[in-house]
Amino acid sequence: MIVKSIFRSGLFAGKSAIVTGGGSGIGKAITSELLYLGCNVMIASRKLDRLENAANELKTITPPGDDQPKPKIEFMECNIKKEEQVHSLISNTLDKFGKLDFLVNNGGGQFYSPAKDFSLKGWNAVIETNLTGTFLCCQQAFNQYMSEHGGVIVNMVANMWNGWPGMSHSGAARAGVENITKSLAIEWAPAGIRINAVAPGSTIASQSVKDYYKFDIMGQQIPRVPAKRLGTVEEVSAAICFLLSPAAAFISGETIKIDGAQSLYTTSIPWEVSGRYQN
Ligand SMILES: CCCCCCCCC/C=C/C(=O)SCCNC(=O)CCNC(=O)[C@H](O)C(C)(C)COP(=O)(O)OP(=O)(O)OC[C@H]1O[C@@H](n2cnc3c(N)ncnc32)[C@H](O)[C@@H]1OP(=O)(O)O
Ligand SMILES: NC(=O)C1=CN([C@@H]2O[C@H](COP(=O)(O)OP(=O)(O)OC[C@H]3O[C@@H](n4cnc5c(N)ncnc54)[C@H](OP(=O)(O)O)[C@@H]3O)[C@@H](O)[C@H]2O)C=CC1
Repeated sequence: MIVKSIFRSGLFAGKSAIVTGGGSGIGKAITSELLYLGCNVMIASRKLDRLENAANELKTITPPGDDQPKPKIEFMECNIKKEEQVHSLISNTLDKFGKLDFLVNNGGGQFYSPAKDFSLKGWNAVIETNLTGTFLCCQQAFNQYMSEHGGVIVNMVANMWNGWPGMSHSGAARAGVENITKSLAIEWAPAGIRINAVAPGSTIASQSVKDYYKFDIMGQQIPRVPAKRLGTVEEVSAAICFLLSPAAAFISGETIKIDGAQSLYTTSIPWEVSGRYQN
């Protein structure tokens, strides 16, 4: 993996980060950029083999320059839905790196379904993954370390600003994450913590999206994006590194959209609503 970053080499030297879902897609791009900037990174998610492969690939990344210390990458299994596993994620990271400066809550996902067809189990799985999981990571990071030392958190949301038909469980969860981002920005400001979110459009052509959404969901969206192109995982990573950096020192409780103005221009689905309810 070749890392390109517009940020100064060594910007995050000696810092420590957790990236949930750091073994794939956007999370892997964030992890690689953080390593390039000198930050030690713990990646965590459900699939250990995916994490191990990513860690083996990314461990060769070194900040340019002879005087830069080589950052470390560690990985561990953690289902963010499970409080005890999140507790272990934070405590193990502190054992490995001695500190936790940054938390990137990137882990998440959903499945497409008309609302009428959700089982309660399916609804709960998506709420627990995206909303509860993100909250648990924030809470454990605060309680175990950041309450005493400060830190920076970035949460992941999505283009759900006008609803998210077909993904209404995820839209509700992400809207919840946007709101706790604001609440915690206020509650935790006295502890020296900043917390923000990023909202990629449904246009980031990560490998998972290509694998999971079998139809050409990405290609169909290009005419609906004013920038007339898809976004990249690196463009999401750059926005997250900006929010983590001192350049964003007075930004908290904010959500940055990364969507080429898609959400201002059109809806979050690439098809028309039919005249009559059929499905
Ligand atoms: C509008 C679009 C335009 C726009 C489309 C453009 C999309 C791009 C924008 C977004 C991109 C991304 O988010 S990229 C990331 C994409 N990748 C993903 O989302 C990964 C796919 N999903 C998952 O990993 C998971 O299923 C996830 C949803 C997170 C929940 O995981 P869990 O392990 O907690 O739960 P599971 O055991 O898998 O499933 C629990 C229950 O959920 C339900 N369930 C799970 N998968 C299901 C499925 N495919 N269809 C129906 N129901 C399902 C079942 O009831 C399951 O119970 P049982 O029946 O008993 O099993
Ligand atoms: N690509 C896009 O266009 C958009 C993506 N997003 C969001 O950005 C994030 C990254 O997406 P992307 O890189 O595209 O897709 P990926 O599927 O590659 O990333 C999702 C990551 O989340 C991890 N994850 C899922 N559930 C859990 C869980 N319960 N506990 C811990 N980790 C979990 C997965 O790892 P594992 O399977 O090993 O657990 C995976 O690494 C997701 O939250 C996604 O919903 C939002 C808007 C648009």
